[in-house]
Amino acid sequence: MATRILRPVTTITATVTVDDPPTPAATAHPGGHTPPAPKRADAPAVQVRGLSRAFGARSVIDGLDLDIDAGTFVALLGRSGCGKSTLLRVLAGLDRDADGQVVVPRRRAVAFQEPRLLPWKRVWRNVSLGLTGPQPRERALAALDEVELGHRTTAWPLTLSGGEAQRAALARALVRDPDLLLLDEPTASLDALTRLRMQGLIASLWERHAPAVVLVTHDVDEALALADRALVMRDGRIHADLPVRVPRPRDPADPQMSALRVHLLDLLGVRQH
Ligand SMILES: Nc1ncnc2c1ncn2[C@@H]1O[C@H](COP(=O)(O)OP(=O)(O)OP(=O)(O)O)[C@@H](O)[C@H]1O
Repeated sequence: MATRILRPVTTITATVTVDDPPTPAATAHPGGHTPPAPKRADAPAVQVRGLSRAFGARSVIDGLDLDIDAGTFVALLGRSGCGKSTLLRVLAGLDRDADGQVVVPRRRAVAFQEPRLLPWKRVWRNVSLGLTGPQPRERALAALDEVELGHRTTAWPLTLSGGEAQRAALARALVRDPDLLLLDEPTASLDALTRLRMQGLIASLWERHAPAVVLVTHDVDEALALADRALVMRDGRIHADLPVRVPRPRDPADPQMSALRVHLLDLLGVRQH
């Protein structure tokens, strides 16, 4: 394949070449639904080749390959410490000490388990922080509306509930109109009901805005409710890639979902009795 640099693409490591990413429309979608149309037809897929990352002598990512089509929702699972957040940080461009080839869309946004809001800035200012382009305030307010925080735009972050703060963090990611949305356990610290609400919100935002999503989660049910593919990381690589071919909205009681759950738990090394 001819090597060329694609404009909307960021290549994270300095020494690598950029190949043509797969055309989104050319790849059959694994889910039983029609995926949302990517916002930009030229939005590239994520391509990772031979990615390695070590901390001192300890190798955490070791020759990892990964492709994600535009608009695809991927859940990333694996045992604690297997390198999920490290991979997410590399994809986000927050860790530049990895080796290998990484191609990601230039427009990408991250939300972490802790919302990381600046306490001295009002909610809408947290969302608009660093925004370029016209009408940052209006765009921040619209994003806050979308995450159902229209009534808390001028609040101070410390007065928000955990779920509200998480939604503010999601608005901050969303307002950047990302082609790639990276979510690191965004529901892990929420109570069960708030978590379900947040999952519903993530699903509807994905359907409306159509970014590719990488969601790091320990929650098998969350992965199966939301994702087109459930990836299991082990030994520094993608050990398993499980397509979730169940139409949305998904019923956890659907026998297909139960079978996938057993399979995924098995891949994670959790035996059920
Ligand atoms: N900056 C760092 N310096 C040294 N070691 C690190 C650093 N960041 C991560 N590690 C180590 O790399 C390994 C992978 O960490 P990472 O946070 O990616 O795991 P994870 O799969 O996301 O774990 P968890 O599910 O518990 O959040 C861990 O052993 C961690 O201690």
